[in-house]
Amino acid sequence: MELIDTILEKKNGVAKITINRPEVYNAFRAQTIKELIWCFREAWDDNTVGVVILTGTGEKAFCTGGDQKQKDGESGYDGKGGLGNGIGLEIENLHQTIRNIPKPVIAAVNGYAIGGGHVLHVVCDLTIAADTAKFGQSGPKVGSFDAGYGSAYLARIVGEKRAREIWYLCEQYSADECKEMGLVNKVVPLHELQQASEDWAQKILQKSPTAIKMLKLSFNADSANIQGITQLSMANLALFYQSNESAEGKNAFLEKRPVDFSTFRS
Ligand SMILES: CC(C)(COP(=O)(O)OP(=O)(O)OC[C@H]1O[C@@H](n2cnc3c(N)ncnc32)[C@H](O)[C@@H]1OP(=O)(O)O)[C@@H](O)C(=O)NCCC(=O)NCCSC(=O)c1cc(O)c2ccccc2c1O
Repeated sequence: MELIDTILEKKNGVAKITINRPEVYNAFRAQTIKELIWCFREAWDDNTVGVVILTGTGEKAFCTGGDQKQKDGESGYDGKGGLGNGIGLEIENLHQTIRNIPKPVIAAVNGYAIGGGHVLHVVCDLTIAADTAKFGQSGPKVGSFDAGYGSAYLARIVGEKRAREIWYLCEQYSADECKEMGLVNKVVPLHELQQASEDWAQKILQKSPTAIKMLKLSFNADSANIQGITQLSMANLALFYQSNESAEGKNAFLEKRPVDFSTFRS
């Protein structure tokens, strides 16, 4: 596959996957998600690879979620439905691939991890963050939601009250605050991030790959029911993206104006 939005590098047992759209703070479109799934499968298929690192290009952002400039009111994102369950993005497939690949995935968060970009680090096995990184959900601000792994699995990590706070208030949290919540494993200066992630990958590579694989599958089994919740959530999201309410969130972001959801209360 020709990679346009992502970079895949393999070295010393580690596959490093980089989201490479810095002009939109590494927001993803349908093409990006297709490439990410392909990259993870490449890493899965390659017996020389034992650990995957997921990161973003530049110093500003890890990933800021769905590309709001490529979202239209009728079909969600630019993929025109299909495998994206109507939202035009195979995001559900990507989350499942990150969970199912039997090798640890480390998110190296180099800046903003917002919206669908935040959910990406949530579904990774481990998160190492730059001290400059900022984390948060923004769906309710821009007319979107992730009622699957992004909420139910997040609640398992940080607890119900915190998860509700993160989603209902849509505030941003520092790397240190996230470490305090158990949402981030380690915080390092930005210039040490890639090395710190590589160091952890090398430590994992010294361990029994079968033991690591069984542990990952076991951790996953306990939260596997969330996959069903995700399917339900994505089907609902496809319908929500056709609404004026969702369009108001997206348009306010693109027009750089305050959002007004007041007429949609029910
Ligand atoms: C991340 C920010 C808080 C940064 O703010 P800052 O002021 O520092 O920078 P700018 O706002 O000026 O951004 C710089 C530049 O990047 C463009 N950009 C940033 N993010 C996006 C984006 N997501 N899409 C498109 N473009 C983006 C921005 O427009 C600027 O370019 P200019 O050319 O205009 O100068 C701030 O940028 C921010 O809040 N970004 C939006 C974050 C967001 O709301 N993301 C989408 C949430 S919804 C989502 O991600 C989502 C996706 C899914 O696929 C889902 C699937 C299933 C369920 C749920 C999903 C979901 O919730």
